[in-house]
Parts: sequence; C-alpha cells; structure tokens
Amino acid sequence: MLLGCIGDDFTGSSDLGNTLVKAGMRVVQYSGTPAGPAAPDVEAGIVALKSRTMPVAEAVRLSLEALDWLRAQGCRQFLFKYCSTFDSTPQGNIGPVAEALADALDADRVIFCPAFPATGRTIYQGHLFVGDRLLNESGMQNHPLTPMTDPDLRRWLGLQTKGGVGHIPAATVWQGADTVRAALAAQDHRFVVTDAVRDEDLAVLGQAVADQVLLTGGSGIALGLPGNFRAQGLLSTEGPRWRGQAGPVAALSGSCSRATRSQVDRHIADGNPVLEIDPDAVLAGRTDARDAADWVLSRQGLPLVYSSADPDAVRAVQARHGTEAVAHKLDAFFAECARLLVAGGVTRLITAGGETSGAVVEGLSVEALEIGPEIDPGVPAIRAGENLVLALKSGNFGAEDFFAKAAERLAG
Ligand SMILES: Nc1ncnc2c1ncn2[C@@H]1O[C@H](COP(=O)(O)OP(=O)(O)OP(=O)(O)O)[C@@H](O)[C@H]1O
Ligand SMILES: O=C(O)[C@@H](O)C(=O)CO
Repeated sequence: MLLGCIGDDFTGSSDLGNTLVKAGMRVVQYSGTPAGPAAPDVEAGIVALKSRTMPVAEAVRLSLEALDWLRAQGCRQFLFKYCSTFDSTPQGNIGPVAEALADALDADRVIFCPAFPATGRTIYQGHLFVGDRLLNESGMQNHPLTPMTDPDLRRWLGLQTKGGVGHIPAATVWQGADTVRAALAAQDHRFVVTDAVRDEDLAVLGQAVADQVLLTGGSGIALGLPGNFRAQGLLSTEGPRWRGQAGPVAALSGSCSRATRSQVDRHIADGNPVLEIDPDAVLAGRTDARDAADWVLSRQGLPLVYSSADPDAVRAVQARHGTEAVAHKLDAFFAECARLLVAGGVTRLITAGGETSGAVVEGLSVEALEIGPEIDPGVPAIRAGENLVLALKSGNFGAEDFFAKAAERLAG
C-alpha cells in the first residue's frame, strides 16, 4: 500500500476512492480500521470513519488508530479526507485530527484544500465557495450539526488549531508546482490553506506536495497523487479492476439533502415503485424493516424505500422524538432492511446519504469495498463481495436520474 487515507465519513471516503481510481490507482475502502492486514495488491487504502461529528477526543483517537494501521501496511504518504464544504465546528474535528496526525508523522507543512470544482466547491483568497455563493450563504450555514457560518477557511481552521494558519493564493498555484513548493517551504505556519478553482490547480498542488508526508482536503486534492507514484514506477500497469453485477436491484434513501429529494421526485415521476417510510411509524414500531424488505422483494424494476423529507418535516419529527433517537432508529431500520434485501437475493444496492450508507455497510457486515468506475462526480460503483455491488451517495451528489443511472452502471 502506497497511499494511506483516513476519511471522516463513509460516502466521503468513497468519493476519495473515486478520484484515485479515475487517476489509475487500485483502491480499497475499509469500514473502520481493519483487524488484519490488507490484500497485497491494494495501492491506496481508505479507512472510512464516522468521525466528522464525534466528540473531538474520540475522533482523534480513531484517526490515530487508523494511521497506525496504514503505517503498518507500508504507506509512504497519508491523506486526511474531510468534506468539500469543510463540515466542522469552531471546536473541530478537522483541526484537532490534523494536528494529531501531523504530530504523529512529524509533518512540518500540511495543506488544507477542500476544493472539488466538479461539484462547485472552489477556494479563492482563502474563502470557500459553493457554486457562485460563499460557503456561509450556500445553505451550509443552516446545517444541523456543522453550521458553516464563516467562508474564510484560514479563520475557521484558526479557531480549531494552535499556531496560526498560512495561505497559498491562486496566483501562486497558477505559476506551477515548483513555485507552490517554494511558497510552502517559505510559510511561517505549519498549516496552510491552498486556493484551487480548477482541476488543473489540484493537479499542480498534487505534484507540489509529492514529498509531503501528510495532506488534508476533499477528494479533489487526491487528483494529482497517483501521477506522483506512477512517475516513480510504483503503480501496477494494469490499473484498477471492475466487474459489473447482474441481478435484482434496490435503492434505500435516508438522505434529506436537496439533491437527494430531487432524485427521489424524479424516480417517482419516472413511474418506479416507491415506498415512503414514516419516521413516526418506525419510532413507534408500526413499520419494520421486514415489511419494507418484503415489499421490495415482491416488486419488479428498481424499487426505492425512502424516508427523505423536506427540512420542515425533518425538524418536526426531530422535535417530537429528539434528533439522536430519530437518526438511531432510521439508521437501524435501513441497516436491517439492507441485510434482509441482500439475504433475499438483491445483488445491486444503492444507498443515498452518508450516515445512512455507513449504517447500511455496517448492517451488511462488509469490511472491504473495492472501488470501481465513476457513476456521477464523487460517486463510484463499489464491489462489496462475490455477488454484491453497491453505490453509496453523499446527500448532495449525483444527477437527477441518479438511481436509474447507478443501477445501470453497477450492472455494466
Ligand atoms: N423523514 C425524516 N425525518 C427526520 N430525520 C430523518 C428523516 N429521514 C432521514 N432522517 C435522518 O436524516 C439523516 C440523514 O443523514 P445522511 O447522512 O444519511 O444524509 P445526508 O445528510 O443527506 O447526506 P450527507 O451526510 O452525505 O450529506 C439521518 O440521520 C437520518 O436518520
Ligand atoms: O467532499 C464531499 O463533499 C463529500 O465527499 C462528502 O464528504 C459529503 O459528506
């Protein structure tokens, strides 16, 4: 294993895997830190944690545990992947985790670059944009767990860390890798936010940090890394492998993000079988996973089971039962549903939502996921076993016809 990655959520980790596979690396994503060694032909390993919104100390502990395992697999460079919208609070977890990793690796310069231009996330003058809006006007200021109220990444990261935050502006990045390398060496601070507005900028940054032991960012920062390993003759010449899977398909969605809700609407409008889950009924025990799984298994085509709802409905349910209780019950519902579906013969399973996907993969007890080709930006096809393929979608990713498209890609 050459590149060792730690992802702070589940679908975010497969987003990173997607970038690395597209650039030609063989990638496996692990559900938490594995107990045993990795397969010998893995070139990039991603330990997917659910550390984005955990208490700081727990996120640090799990990240260091993942780092130890990745070091034991022989990795020579490490990447901490967080969200392209820098989801965090003034207390963490991005800063404290990065500090712990940098200390453990003795890293004297660490870049921070959540840019992901293909999905509209760009960084200019140290400020993060989503499309043509600053982060704090993009809707992210209302995020229930990590409201992003400041678009200046230097200031936000500064709240989470000691020692100040430096900056490499776009004008420097546009002068190429050598200039970036010199600018990085000349920084007064260990932590440095880097601008990037185009994929070309990410490629330059990737080249410039070839010798840095630790990098942090969104999936985009990985874009140039496979090229560094290839230039040293370290990558397999055959590239990533993929085998599609025929057979019954189903989709589960616990994501309430705007993009997912449009995808659900489109799936309904296209005349597919859908089953809407009422969270009150799940919490009261009136609806269980067995009923939903039986419903799916008796349908043709691409049945979708969803609890996706608009923000007002979500807030009302959370006010009635408490946010954690709702999340816990719905996660458990989708996890059990996934388990029953696969036991009932489903071979292609599509899941929308980071939290929901993490629960589904745990429900399926799959420990290693082989990353395959891209379905939509940030979302790869994944092989999870001899007869099982998955698509795990972050809430805000994917085209409107995502469910149908994913089913087709998983088969091919
Ligand atoms: N109808 C609903 N009412 C209240 N809460 C819900 C409802 N449906 C889902 N939820 C909860 O909303 C959360 C959705 O999180 P999830 O991470 O799966 O999706 P997301 O936030 O859209 O995706 P991402 O984290 O990738 O951006 C879960 O905790 C889930 O339990
Ligand atoms: O970086 C992103 O936007 C995604 O991979 C993600 O982490 C969304 O939760």
